[in-house]
Amino acid sequence: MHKENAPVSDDPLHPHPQRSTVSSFPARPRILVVDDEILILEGMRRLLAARDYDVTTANGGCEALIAIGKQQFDVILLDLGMPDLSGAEVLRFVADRSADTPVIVVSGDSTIDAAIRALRGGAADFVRKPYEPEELLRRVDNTLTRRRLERENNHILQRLQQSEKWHRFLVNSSPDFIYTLDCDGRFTFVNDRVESLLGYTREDLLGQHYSTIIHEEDLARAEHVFNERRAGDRSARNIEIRLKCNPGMRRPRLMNGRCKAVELTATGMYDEDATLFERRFIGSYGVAKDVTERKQAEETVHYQAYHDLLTGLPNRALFRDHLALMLAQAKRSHKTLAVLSLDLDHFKVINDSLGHTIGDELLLAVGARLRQCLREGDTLARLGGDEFAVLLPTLLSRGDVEQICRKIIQVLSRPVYVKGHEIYISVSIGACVAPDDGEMIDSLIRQAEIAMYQAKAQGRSRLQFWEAGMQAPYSERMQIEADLRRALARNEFVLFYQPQVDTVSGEVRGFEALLRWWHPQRGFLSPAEFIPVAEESGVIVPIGDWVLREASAQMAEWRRAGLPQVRLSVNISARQLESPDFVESVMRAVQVHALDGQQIELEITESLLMRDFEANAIKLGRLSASGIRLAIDDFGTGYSSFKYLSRFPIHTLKIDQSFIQELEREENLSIVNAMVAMGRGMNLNVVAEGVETQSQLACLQQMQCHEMQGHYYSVPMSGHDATALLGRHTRGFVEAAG
Ligand SMILES: Nc1nc2c(ncn2[C@@H]2O[C@@H]3COP(=O)(O)O[C@H]4[C@@H](O)[C@H](n5cnc6c(=O)[nH]c(N)nc65)O[C@@H]4COP(=O)(O)O[C@H]3[C@H]2O)c(=O)[nH]1
Repeated sequence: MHKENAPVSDDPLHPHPQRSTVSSFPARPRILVVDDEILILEGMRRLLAARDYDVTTANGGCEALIAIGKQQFDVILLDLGMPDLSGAEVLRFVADRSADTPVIVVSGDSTIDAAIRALRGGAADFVRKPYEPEELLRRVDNTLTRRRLERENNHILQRLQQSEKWHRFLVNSSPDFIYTLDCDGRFTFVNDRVESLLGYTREDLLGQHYSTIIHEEDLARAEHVFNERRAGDRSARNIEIRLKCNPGMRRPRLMNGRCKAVELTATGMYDEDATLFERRFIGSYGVAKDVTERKQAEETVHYQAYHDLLTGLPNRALFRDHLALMLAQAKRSHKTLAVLSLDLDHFKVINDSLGHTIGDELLLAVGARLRQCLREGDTLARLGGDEFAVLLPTLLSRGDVEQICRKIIQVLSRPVYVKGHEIYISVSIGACVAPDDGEMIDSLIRQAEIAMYQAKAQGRSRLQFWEAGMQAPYSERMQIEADLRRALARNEFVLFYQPQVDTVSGEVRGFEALLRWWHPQRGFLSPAEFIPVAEESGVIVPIGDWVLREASAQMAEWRRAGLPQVRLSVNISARQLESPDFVESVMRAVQVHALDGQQIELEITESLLMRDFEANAIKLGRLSASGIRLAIDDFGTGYSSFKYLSRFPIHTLKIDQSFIQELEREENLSIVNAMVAMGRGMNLNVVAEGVETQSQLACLQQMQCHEMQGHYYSVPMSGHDATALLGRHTRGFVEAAG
């Protein structure tokens, strides 16, 4: 019998092409008839040919071997007793050579032994001679049918094996972990992926309960999925679960962590043989997709979306979330909470001058110090740049806020040491309280910020509670700040020049450079509309540099044009003066155009000079040593004592226009008189600012103040007009001089 199955290809993806096609019988079955007796041979040939079989005859054993060697037959009818080569030998040859060709022995030996021998020798059937033609034909038909069925069975089996091998290959090379469980939840199959995923071998897991590999915190959820009894669309899909890696794995590095996040899809398995009504549950199978990397990426994205990457503190989004949560809680428990907005004073100057690395370190140190001042449940966030926010979720009174802010201000007033620099920093804090000041998240944050700007405007390093009415300037301020940052690059600034005139000769002694901004939408803006914002945001430092360079370039142009050498006064802002390379930037502007230092006068307000007395004295001393002049602007408004002022290398006093414009008031008259006298006594040049009328002029002249600036002579004019004024042969305002 032909039981042996055809071998299956080892490579399931490249099966042998012949094996995958169904071999079928030819249209006419081919039959070989072997007998040494010609008459019998011919008789059988006729009989079979009449049935439309394709018959070949072999007269004896040797001829039979030749015929078998030439072609494949579907049935061989074989006589046993042949003189040249016995039927038994032919049978053996057939068995060796073409194993699946059935042989029907047709023999005159009618003993049972002969039949048994033939069948043992591999014959498919045995027919005695003389045969009944119908009987012989029936046997041939039966043999052919049996052979066809066997071949078909073999083919099906072969395909099944193939298919199973393919599926095994697919399951084992799947990037997903695939398993089956029995009814008790024990693994009956796990694919190869389990090894690279969790560090377990198949043997480790087979027979183990699924809970062996489930993260403790996910056991409840896992129980639901791993005990899935539903099948089809209703079964559990994409359930996220953490699987534990083998703690004793051989190559832990491959695992990248102790747990793997997977998405699990599971289905109940039922006994296929049972009837539809009484299906027997036999376990479940599932597919677990490794989503660890995706989870990690999601966590990173989530972290980045909610945290400030420099300090690791919550960012605005997370701060808003916390605030929303705490507001709801506070509402429920009728409690009060506070939102603080904190901004470091002069941080931008430090960042610009010492560099971003030191700026970053400073922010880290500030974050750590702020944290020390807060309690566990408080939220500290960095909203951007040097802006922090604090949420104090439970408060008894505004006094609590004051106390915490006092602590913050005090802690931040201690110097911070970064890479060999001793940095002094202070903080301005704005606060608002919910529900008193409102209960809307964004409004509360904005109100605290508005109050913080107010705190800055009031002199920094202080706390300011939000008050109704603080709103308006804020949004405009934000817009101006954004536009200002672009204005320099877009060349939107221009300098105007207001002459300072010697009233005796009428000659122009100098000009004050006054900044103007051609705003693309708002048009011409005066300094009052943007200098405070520029100052606050630090943009004034590069802008101030530009003013110095532009003013110096104008001076150089006048010199080249052969115009009289006059003085040019430039306003200096607080941030500029505080900037560590202030002295160098002034020198650079002067030196680039080879100007005489005497031609440049820096206007610094009285109050600014007094703010950081010692440091300013050093800087201005250095500038004065190279000839640069110093003017005290808005003199009279700062109430500073002459004793201190005398420590600075001052050349000019500019009497503030507020005194001049109300000169008719008795008290102003005496103050201005005293200031002019003091200035002259100290041998200083005294300039009255904001002179508008003939009477003011006359009054000032009487006081021996002979240099004036104001609308009486001229409003600030363009560089072109200033050049024209200088070029007049009268050199200014001789006709107007009184
Ligand atoms: N009512 C009246 N006003 C007169 C008269 N004469 C002059 N003024 C105005 O008085 C201001 C004098 O400048 P300031 O006291 O230095 O005050 C300046 C100065 O503190 C600041 N500023 C202007 N340019 C710059 C700059 O380049 N850098 C810095 N940091 N500040 C600047 O802006 C302030 C305002 O500048 P401006 O609007 O140009 O206003 C100028 C000028 O136009 C007058 O007779 N009557």
